[in-house]
Amino acid sequence: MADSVTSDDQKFCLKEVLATFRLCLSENKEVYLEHYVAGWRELVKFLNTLGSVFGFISKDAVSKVQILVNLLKSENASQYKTIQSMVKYELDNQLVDLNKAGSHPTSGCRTLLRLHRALKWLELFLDSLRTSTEDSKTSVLCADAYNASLAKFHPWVVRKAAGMAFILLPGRQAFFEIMNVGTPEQVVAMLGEAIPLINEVYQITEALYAQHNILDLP
Ligand SMILES: CCCCCCCC/C=C\CCCCCCCC(=O)N[C@@H](COP(=O)(O)O)[C@H](O)/C=C/CCCCCCCCCCCCC
Repeated sequence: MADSVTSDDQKFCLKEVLATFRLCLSENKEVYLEHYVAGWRELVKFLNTLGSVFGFISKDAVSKVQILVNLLKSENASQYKTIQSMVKYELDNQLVDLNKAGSHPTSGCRTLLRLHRALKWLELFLDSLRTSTEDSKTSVLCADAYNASLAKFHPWVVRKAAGMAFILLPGRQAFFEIMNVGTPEQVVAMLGEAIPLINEVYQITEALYAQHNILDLP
């Protein structure tokens, strides 16, 4: 794994996203943090192709990914092998602010929760792209997915800024080209493979956080 989130500048490829989410799940359905983070690093590459209007989103995603990368490289790295081991380790050792922001603003649990919420947006957005038609507007698909997921966790000012950025998204055809997979049919087929994997990772994480009552970490 590269040291910095922004250090590798290869072209985005949807196939890589598929590969990383495929690697995320262990045989007993634990989620490997290293591959989860790798999936987000790949997605950030896509975001970075969209220009400076999306810079505030990319910056936030990069900083959260970097927090997790640092934990994966820390002296306690072995505790961060899976999301399950991370949750157990941080909760057992009181390393998470549970009710109000305090001395652990960069805990793995809190940081991953923000990306986890964004993963639902991604799943909804990719699914709407998969079933979209040539005249579908990516800005509308993206806004609908955002409003049905992440928006409820964001204050008005963030929702407003996100809504304005969505208007500047490239069209569907440009989107499919950036995915770097091939024909639209091939993109749709690959999305059809990626979405169930993303959904499975999301559901496992959601159930884990619900079980520990940490779905609302400040
Ligand atoms: C397969 C190719 C097609 C899709 C590729 C999409 C690539 C997207 C890559 C990254 C998505 C952005 C992830 C954003 C994480 C946001 C986490 C978050 O909710 N952070 C907020 C709360 O954090 P704390 O303050 O509690 O630490 C933070 O306030 C947010 C700030 C930035 C605004 C986030 C807006 C998110 C909009 C959804 C993503 C839109 C991307 C559009 C590109 C297609």
